[in-house]
Amino acid sequence: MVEHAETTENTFDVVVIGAGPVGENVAGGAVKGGLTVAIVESELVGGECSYWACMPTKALLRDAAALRAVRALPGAAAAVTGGLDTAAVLARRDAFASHWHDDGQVAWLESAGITLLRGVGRISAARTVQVTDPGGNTTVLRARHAVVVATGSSARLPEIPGLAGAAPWTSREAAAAQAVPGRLAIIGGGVVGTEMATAYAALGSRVTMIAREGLLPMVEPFASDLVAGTLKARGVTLHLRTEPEVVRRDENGTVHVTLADGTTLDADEVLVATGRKPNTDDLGLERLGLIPGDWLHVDDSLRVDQLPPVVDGDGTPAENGWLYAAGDVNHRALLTHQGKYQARILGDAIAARAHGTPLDAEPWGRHAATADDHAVPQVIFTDPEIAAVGHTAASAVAAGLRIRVVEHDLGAVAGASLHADGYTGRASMIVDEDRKVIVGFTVAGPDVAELLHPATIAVAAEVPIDRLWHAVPAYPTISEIWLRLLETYGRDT
Ligand SMILES: Cc1cc2nc3c(=O)[nH]c(=O)nc-3n(C[C@H](O)[C@H](O)[C@H](O)COP(=O)(O)OP(=O)(O)OC[C@H]3O[C@@H](n4cnc5c(N)ncnc54)[C@H](O)[C@@H]3O)c2cc1C
Ligand SMILES: NC(=O)c1ccc[n+]([C@@H]2O[C@H](COP(=O)([O-])OP(=O)(O)OC[C@H]3O[C@@H](n4cnc5c(N)ncnc54)[C@H](O)[C@@H]3O)[C@@H](O)[C@H]2O)c1
Repeated sequence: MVEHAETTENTFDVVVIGAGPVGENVAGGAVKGGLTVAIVESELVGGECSYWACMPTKALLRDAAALRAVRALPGAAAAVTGGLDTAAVLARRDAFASHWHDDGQVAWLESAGITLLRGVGRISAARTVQVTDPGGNTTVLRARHAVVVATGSSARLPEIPGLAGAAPWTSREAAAAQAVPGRLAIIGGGVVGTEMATAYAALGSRVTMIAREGLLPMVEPFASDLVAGTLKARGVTLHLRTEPEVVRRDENGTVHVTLADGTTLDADEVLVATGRKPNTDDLGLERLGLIPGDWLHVDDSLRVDQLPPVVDGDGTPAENGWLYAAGDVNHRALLTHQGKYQARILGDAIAARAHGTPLDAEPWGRHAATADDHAVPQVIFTDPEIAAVGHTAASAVAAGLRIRVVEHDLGAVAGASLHADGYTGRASMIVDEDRKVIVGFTVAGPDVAELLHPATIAVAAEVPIDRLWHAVPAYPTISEIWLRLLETYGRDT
């Protein structure tokens, strides 16, 4: 029981719940729009991305990638006399996670004029958020214009008998581990599973993956095949199109996994990388007639569009649209850069509504997150890297588009062969044949991450194929893949 608990009340234009990358950007945008903002955070300001996701995982992967790059050049390889220094890799990772302290991000909030409240935020009524701090004191925040939910997502644990009791790793433990397990079993072959298999195999773990739908089912098959080939070559054991039936950790600490196909395997740690769930369990959604634990569905201005006609029994009409959701929690695209894009649009939309300025909410307008539906870029930092934007061939067909798919060998491009001996990679371009624009691009190969943005520009700007012939890639760069893809596509005669 908490003694001397106090309740205070404050009013702001905007209240943001969750100070991950998305909440921070919403708050920053709203302040720039002339609004007062309070932000509520229950853990670390900076969220999953800074401490347990993007930054530390990419730090775990980077040294091995640099070493591979050097080893692909005979002269440079001669200078490499040892393997990875695991302690140095982990120490650099620690630095990129700011040693799990958020002082730097808190200082930024202060400098931007944003009020931080530490504690758990719950919506207690329309436009009202109750914050409970670790001491049990509560603060009631009232929002004149908007409450923004930016509470992100957490690892989803599948209901496999014995799994919860086996002290499994989630992406958090994999990102923050202070030692490399001798044997690591990974359940799930998505982005987290494949990136962490790549990282831990390079750091010396004997890795086994169990992937129900195969590896990276959402990318072009040529890209996932290249990653599967490299993982196998690095000694990773792949159990594809099967799943664990039972998991058990014995008294010696060894984890035993029994698969549906009867195989059994042992490991020192088991990482569960089977997708995410929204952080909406304990947010007070039931008070709004919404379902706790569900993703929050939003319109293109990021406003929650499922509020029933009347909320919280006080008669406040939902039409006044005070509730927004951005980032992972709305399930549009579980990526930091895309959540921050939503944050910029949402911040502008709230400011416009607050100032009575008409919204530019048509597709591709200032207040519409249209790119979420057409031009989401992603880099998967496996070996090889996969960089993709927009549709795959499969998703374009499923969307009813009449497409032509053009593929080309990336290793055959002069810049790629210069970049590394034995450079292996592939690229594809998806052309909407009715509009003659590119609607998707995927490239897989070493160091292709920085190739992605021209493709994102082409897809978002809907650059006509005819005009792309005038965008000349410099020689000899890997970007000449663009020319090869255009040549393969051909010109109308
Ligand atoms: C292992 C891993 C690697 C990833 N790598 C990449 C990558 O390389 N590139 C990329 O673009 N994306 C990557 N992602 C995805 C990326 O981490 C997320 O898309 C991003 O963190 C979403 O940001 P967010 O602000 O919506 O949520 P979060 O980062 O989850 O932040 C939400 C914040 O809200 C707080 N919060 C939750 N509930 C409450 C409450 N009731 N009251 C107060 N505070 C609350 C949380 O403590 C948290 O700080 C990765 C994800 C994982 C798991
Ligand atoms: N580089 C990046 O951009 C990056 C890196 C990591 C994560 N992320 C983001 O984080 C999100 C979560 O990643 P994730 O890998 O956890 O999810 P995911 O949805 O990408 O993959 C989960 C995989 O686990 C499999 N699976 C589910 N249940 C299973 C079971 N019981 N047994 C075996 N396999 C099972 C699914 O078939 C699926 O392929 C992604 O949406 C991604 O956008 C991005």
